[in-house]
Amino acid sequence: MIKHIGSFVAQPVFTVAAIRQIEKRLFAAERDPFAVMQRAAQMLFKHIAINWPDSQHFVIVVGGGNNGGDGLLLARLLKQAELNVLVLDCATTERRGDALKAFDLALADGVDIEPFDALRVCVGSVVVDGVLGIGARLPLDDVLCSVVDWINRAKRAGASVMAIDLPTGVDADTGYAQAYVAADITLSMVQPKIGHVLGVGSIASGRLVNESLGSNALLSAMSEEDRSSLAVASFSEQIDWFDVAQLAKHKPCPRFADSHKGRYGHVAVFGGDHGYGGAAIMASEAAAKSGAGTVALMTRGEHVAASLVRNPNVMAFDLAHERAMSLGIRKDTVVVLGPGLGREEWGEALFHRVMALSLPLVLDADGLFWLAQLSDASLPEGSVITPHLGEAARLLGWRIDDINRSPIEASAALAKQYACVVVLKGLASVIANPQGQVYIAGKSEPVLSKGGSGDVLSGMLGATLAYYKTPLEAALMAVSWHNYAAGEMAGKRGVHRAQPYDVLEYLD
Ligand SMILES: NC(=O)C1=CN([C@@H]2O[C@H](COP(=O)(O)OP(=O)(O)OC[C@H]3O[C@@H](n4cnc5c(N)ncnc54)[C@H](OP(=O)(O)O)[C@@H]3O)[C@@H](O)[C@H]2O)[C@@H](O)CC1
Ligand SMILES: Nc1ncnc2c1ncn2[C@@H]1O[C@H](COP(=O)(O)OP(=O)(O)O)[C@@H](O)[C@H]1O
Ligand SMILES: [K+]
Repeated sequence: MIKHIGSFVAQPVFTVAAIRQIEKRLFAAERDPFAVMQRAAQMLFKHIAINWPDSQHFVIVVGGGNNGGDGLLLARLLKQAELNVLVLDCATTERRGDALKAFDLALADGVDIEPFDALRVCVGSVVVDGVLGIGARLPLDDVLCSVVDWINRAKRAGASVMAIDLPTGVDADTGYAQAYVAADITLSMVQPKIGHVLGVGSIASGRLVNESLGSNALLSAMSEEDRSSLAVASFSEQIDWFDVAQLAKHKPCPRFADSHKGRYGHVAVFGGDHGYGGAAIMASEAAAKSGAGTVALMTRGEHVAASLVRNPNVMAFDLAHERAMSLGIRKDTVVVLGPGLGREEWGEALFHRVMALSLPLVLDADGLFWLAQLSDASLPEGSVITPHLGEAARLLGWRIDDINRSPIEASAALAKQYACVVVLKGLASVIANPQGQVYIAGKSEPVLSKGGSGDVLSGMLGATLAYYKTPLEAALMAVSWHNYAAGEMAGKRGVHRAQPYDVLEYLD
């Protein structure tokens, strides 16, 4: 499916259910399953030595499960290296199995283990979160909330925080979190989880490092059929994370030396009711600067001059003009419908008029408002919709919080409902198609939290859709480039001064 851009920038992320299955196989392959936890501790020790070679004082906060077990074995290694280590124990249930074995070993080695006390002053320059990993039941109760708060306070007071496997409080399957540890580094065990790269989890994890503990070899030795039996999710065989940092090597719409403008397609942006001309102008500018061959802005007459002054390369048509449609539309047109469309009669009429053209659509903003009013809508083949959480909630009839808690299910449901590719926008965005393929792309870029960022994305997506023709690929490219360019822009111009359309200066 990913034909043009190569799949090497995508890597699978897993659900807890899938990790548990890998775990079983990993244990079966070992003579002593406890060796896996010991390896985990060695990896933690290694990454501590790499990141904090001069630190002498460590506090390891542990829970009663295997996440705490990893922490206790790490404490033992730190003690053996003659470093100062204190374990704060917040387990509320009796330890069993490997976690108990780890506790006994740490105790036998003279590791200082004391009950967690929220009033205690942190004595470590590095705090390790070994409270909960993939076995967490959420939401956290008050006691665990105070543990999380204690770790975050230690960080604010200057300590560095390393999370074992997953920051405590983050839902491993969705990245959803209420109270959570904000880690500087997370050392993921076995394979990366969805919660590391999606939602609040993508921020809470800090810098993500994975240690496979032998599972890479195990996964690559598995047959295709066997791998798909891992049941990553009921609706999808594999969920991939798209590393936008790799994208610098791939332009959004690469150009060929022997090409002409017709190769890169035509984008027509419809929108810009009274007061909202900027949204449509930004979208058309974004389509042009992302590499579309030709771009037409189809809008109210009052916005035409503004667009021509700003972007003379974009044709601008007054929709009140009777020949506007025939002049602005070609047979290979990709339509961007929604930026500044408005919720008045003008927008409604335009929505229906454009839908009737049956051209591949990028449907965004108020285009999605009008779509939600239809009881039975089918979109032209090759279309993409780009809802944010609120728009997705309206389209599905879910609450916003439900979308937030289940972003992958929500995007998959929308992809089925409208038989199109969906971009559920967020800190990281979820891209899904009706065949059950799911990608996560992007990372937190607060510079994008400004009105107009979505309009720019929809224009970029118009250009990539005209170029690639395959909507999934087009969506991946546009979302990733939007996010990547935002990172570059924030670094060079600062998060306050930079405006949504400035992103377009960082596409090359
Ligand atoms: N996968 C692998 O191959 C490898 C995994 N490894 C490591 O194991 C970790 C998974 O370990 P895990 O399964 O023991 O789960 P974990 O996250 O420690 O939590 C379970 C414990 O916490 C408790 N508990 C849960 N929620 C709670 C709450 N809200 N409030 C209070 N208590 C709560 C729960 O209590 P219970 O349910 O028994 O009442 C139980 O005691 C994984 O993240 C990684 O670090 C590595 O060793 C290497 C190989
Ligand atoms: N903090 C953030 N981190 C990463 N991306 C963000 C952030 N805030 C917003 N975005 C992105 O910016 C865009 C905002 O879209 P939208 O909410 O439709 O904005 P608007 O309607 O104002 O144009 C989306 O692509 C979203 O993923
Ligand atoms: K943890």
